[in-house]
Amino acid sequence: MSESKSTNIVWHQGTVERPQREILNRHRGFTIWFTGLSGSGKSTVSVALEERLHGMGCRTYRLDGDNVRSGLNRDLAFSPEDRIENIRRIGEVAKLFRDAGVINLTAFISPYRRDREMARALSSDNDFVEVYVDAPLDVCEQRDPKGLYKRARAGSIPNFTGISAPYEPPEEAEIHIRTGESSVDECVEQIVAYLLANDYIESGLVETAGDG
Ligand SMILES: Nc1ncnc2c1ncn2[C@@H]1O[C@H](COP(=O)(O)OS(=O)(=O)O)[C@@H](OP(=O)(O)O)[C@H]1O
Ligand SMILES: Nc1ncnc2c1ncn2[C@@H]1O[C@H](COP(=O)(O)OP(=O)(O)O)[C@@H](O)[C@H]1O
Repeated sequence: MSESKSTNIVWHQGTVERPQREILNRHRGFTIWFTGLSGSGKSTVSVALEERLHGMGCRTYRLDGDNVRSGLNRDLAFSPEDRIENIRRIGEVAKLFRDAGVINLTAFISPYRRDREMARALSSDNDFVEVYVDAPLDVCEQRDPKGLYKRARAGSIPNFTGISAPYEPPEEAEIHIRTGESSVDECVEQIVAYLLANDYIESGLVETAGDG
């Protein structure tokens, strides 16, 4: 599935490349990869984090499972093979956004460790930050923001993650947020603190924007 069918292709180099874009953007391009059960809070936290980063003067773009599956990945369902292909494509799209010098936030269940590692392997050492959005299944099920758990329990949604399909939690995610214990704001601040402490972003972009 992930094997290339294209042959005789030659990479065409541009004159404006990632370093030039990053200078213009005044920050690096990198990926913040959220993973977690349905209802764990991937979309909620990624939206709030994007707003926070945007307010700090960062160029951002959010890729969300439900949204991408209504367009680019509309041909994919939830079999293991389709989930693998889903994450493979998102890994490649995230790579394009890094090349564009943009901070991209991906919010996919991405249940398989191997697929997340594959997405990470497309990045250089430090431009992939995995965030484990951790909430116990019973908390997610109680939240059930879209009523999907109820339908999955009733048997009308097959292969539902956590119920009838597996989720493999990260073993070494850069960031571990517990949305059953911390508020959305606290989760966002935990991530921002990590990004600042590890030089992914710097404070003061907004204050200095337009200088020089
Ligand atoms: N069978 C099954 N299992 C899990 N989720 C399901 C399923 N069917 C539909 N949905 C809805 O699809 C969203 C998950 O899509 P993803 O692309 O993130 O899934 S995956 O990474 O390929 O596993 C998921 O969104 P989130 O609740 O935001 O995680 C659901 O809204
Ligand atoms: N600390 C928290 N972080 C994220 N979501 C939370 C938190 N506390 C409660 N919630 C609620 O949990 C639900 C998470 O849903 P959603 O963000 O769609 O999850 P996912 O994208 O992982 O499926 C929302 O209704 C949100 O308001």
